[in-house]
Amino acid sequence: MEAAIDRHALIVRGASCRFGSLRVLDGLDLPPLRPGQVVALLGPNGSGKSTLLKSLAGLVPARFQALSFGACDMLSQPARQRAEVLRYLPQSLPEAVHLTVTEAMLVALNVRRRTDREQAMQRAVAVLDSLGIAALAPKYLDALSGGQKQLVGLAQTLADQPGALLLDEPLASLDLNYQHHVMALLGRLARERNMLIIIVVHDLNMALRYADTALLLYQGKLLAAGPPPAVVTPEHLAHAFKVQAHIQTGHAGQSGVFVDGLIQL
Ligand SMILES: Nc1ncnc2c1ncn2[C@@H]1O[C@H](COP(=O)(O)OP(=O)(O)OP(=O)(O)O)[C@@H](O)[C@H]1O
Repeated sequence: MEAAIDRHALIVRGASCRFGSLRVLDGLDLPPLRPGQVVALLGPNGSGKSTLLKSLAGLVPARFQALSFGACDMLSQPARQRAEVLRYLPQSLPEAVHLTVTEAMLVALNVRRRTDREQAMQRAVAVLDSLGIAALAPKYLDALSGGQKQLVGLAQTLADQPGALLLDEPLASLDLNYQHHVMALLGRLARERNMLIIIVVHDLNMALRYADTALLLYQGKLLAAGPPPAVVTPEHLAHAFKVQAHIQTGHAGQSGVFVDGLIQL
């Protein structure tokens, strides 16, 4: 009997990617990832997180046994279409050009006709507002701080309706308030738009608090996957990050990772 196929999820099987003699992803299988959730992609430096996201979007030469999203076989899609459905936001944003934030949003929304402009403006304002950066609209990109640029990059990615968002460390330059704001917003967007959001985060506490599912990569393979508390465990942290750690749950029910010591390499 044929195994049941999950027609709504992102299916990734046998992902492999190498750069020269370096095998970065080695036949990686992921569990089916359903839309409507935030998936935290975790792992030590160099474990292949960015390469996995870029591979999904077709931005690096990678091979898959299967890559589909819902009923759509992504491997048979033209590159541009695949990158639009599986939308990657890079870790380092391109150098800011001399455009205002509003202009940059209209570029992202691909506004070509004057008649589309009004609607696009409303959408741009709504997205900037949801990220709490409406005041940046008239400012020039090349005059923004690193964190502000990161938020504008995120706003551009959120402006239209990709099937899945692949966000590479979008919290890296953000202050504490914005880190929590963005994670809460991503959770809401995932549910409201029934979108799959995969996000690389180094802060395991963010994953514990906001993600629905966690994936832990180690040396190009999947070490653990599931609900964050089942993935962020002392055993997995020792194996992947070489730290002795314990997980503590506070009065409000929030769990946090406490590192007690380093394991000698
Ligand atoms: N274009 C490239 N050419 C050669 N090697 C690469 C390239 N991109 C990535 N690598 C190598 O692949 C490995 C995985 O890199 P990747 O950026 O996917 O890791 P990561 O888990 O995202 O790391 P980090 O947490 O440090 O951002 C690293 O050893 C890196 O040096």
